[in-house]
Amino acid sequence: MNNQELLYKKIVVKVGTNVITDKHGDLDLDILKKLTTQIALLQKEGVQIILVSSGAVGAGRSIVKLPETLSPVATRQVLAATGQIKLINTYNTLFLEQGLVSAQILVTKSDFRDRQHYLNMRTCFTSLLQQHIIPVVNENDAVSVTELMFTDNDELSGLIASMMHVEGYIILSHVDGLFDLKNGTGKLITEIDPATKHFNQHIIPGKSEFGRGGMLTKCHIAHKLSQLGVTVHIANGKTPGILLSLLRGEKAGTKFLARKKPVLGPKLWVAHSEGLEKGAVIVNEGAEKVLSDSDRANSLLPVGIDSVQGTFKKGDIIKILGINKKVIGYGMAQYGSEKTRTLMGQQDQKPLIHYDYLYITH
Ligand SMILES: Nc1ncnc2c1ncn2[C@@H]1O[C@H](COP(=O)(O)OP(=O)(O)O)[C@@H](O)[C@H]1O
Ligand SMILES: N[C@@H](CCC(=O)OP(=O)(O)O)C(=O)O
Repeated sequence: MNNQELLYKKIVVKVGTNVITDKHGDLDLDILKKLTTQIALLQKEGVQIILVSSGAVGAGRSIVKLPETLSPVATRQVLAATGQIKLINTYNTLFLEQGLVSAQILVTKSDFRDRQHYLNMRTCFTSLLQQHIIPVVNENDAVSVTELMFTDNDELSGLIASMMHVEGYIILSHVDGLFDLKNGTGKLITEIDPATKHFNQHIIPGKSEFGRGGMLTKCHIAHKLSQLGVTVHIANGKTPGILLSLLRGEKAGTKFLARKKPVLGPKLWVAHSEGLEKGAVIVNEGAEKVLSDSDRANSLLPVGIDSVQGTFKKGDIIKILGINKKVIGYGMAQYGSEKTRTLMGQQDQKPLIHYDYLYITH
C-alpha cells in the first residue's frame, strides 16, 4: 500500500456495540482481529488513528448476570465497569499481535468543560499519536450519569475528531450507511453535501438493540463535523477491508463531504459545548441577524443583548437564544453575568463573546 494513495493522514474511527458483539455480549474476535489488522496496516503507512470503541456494557453482559431489580443506572455502571476490562484487554492483545502498543482513555463530558481541560485532553492524544500508540477511547460509563453523559459514542468521537483536526471521521455501524428509507427509494445515499440539513426525512426513529444513539444522532454529528471541515463516512464495520477501502477512496457507505472553509481554533471547542453552558443571553432581532450572517465575522456586543439568564463568569460557556428563545449558538463569555446585566443595551462596550469564541448553530 502506498501512502500517497490514502485519502487521510489522521482519522478517528468509531466502532459501535453491534459491530463487535453478539446479542449475548460476546466479543466477536474475528471482526476485532480484522479491524485491528486494518488499523495496524494503516498505521504502518503513516496514518494516525484514534479508535473510539463502544462495547463495554455489551461485554459486561457476558460476564455478570444482574438481578432485574437493580436500577438501570446501576446496571449500566456495573456492566460497563466489568465489560471495559474485557474490551480493552482484547484490543491490547490484538494490537500487540500486530506489534502495536495501545492506550486506554476513558472520558466524561465534563472532561471537555473548560478550555484548559479540553487542551489537556488534546495534549494527551497528541502525545500518544506522536509515540505511535493507538488510543482506544470510550465514555467512562461507570461514572458518567444522566446530564454528564454524552448522547452516545458518536457524539464523543465527533468531539475528538474535531478537537484533533482529523481529515476523516469514520463511523463503523452494523448497517451500510444512510438509506433513503422513509419516503424514498430505499437505496443507499452515497454522498451528502454539507448544505443538506433534512436527514429526518430518510430516517426511521429509534435505535438498534444494545446501541445507544441511532441513525439520527449519527447524521447530526456527521453533518456538524462536515460543517466544521471534516469528511465523515458512515459505513458497515462488518464489511471486509472497509477501512482500507475508505482510505483508498473506494465508494462504500455514506460520505458527508467536508465544507471547504474549515472551522479552526477555539471555535471548535465551543462548537461541541452544548450541555456545558452555565447561563444564557437572549439577543435582539438585530444581533440575531448579524450573528447568523456566515459571511461576516461578528462578535456579540452588549448592545445586542436583551436579557441575561443564570450566573456565569469569565471563561464560561453560555448559550445564545434568539428572539423566539430558540438556541442560535454558543460562546465563551469574556466577562460575568453581573457585568453583562449592567452593560446590556449599551453602545461601544467590549464584546461579551469574541468572534473567535462564538459558534452559531444555524
Ligand atoms: N435511513 C436509515 N438508514 C440506515 N439505517 C437507519 C435509517 N433509519 C434508521 N436506521 C436504523 O439505524 C440503526 C443504526 O444506528 P445504530 O443503532 O446507532 O447503529 P450501531 O449500533 O451500529 O452504531 C439501524 O439499526 C437502522 O435500522
Ligand atoms: N459507552 C458504551 C457505548 C455507548 C454507545 O454509544 O454505544 P453504540 O451506540 O453501540 O456506539 C459502551 O461501551 O457500552
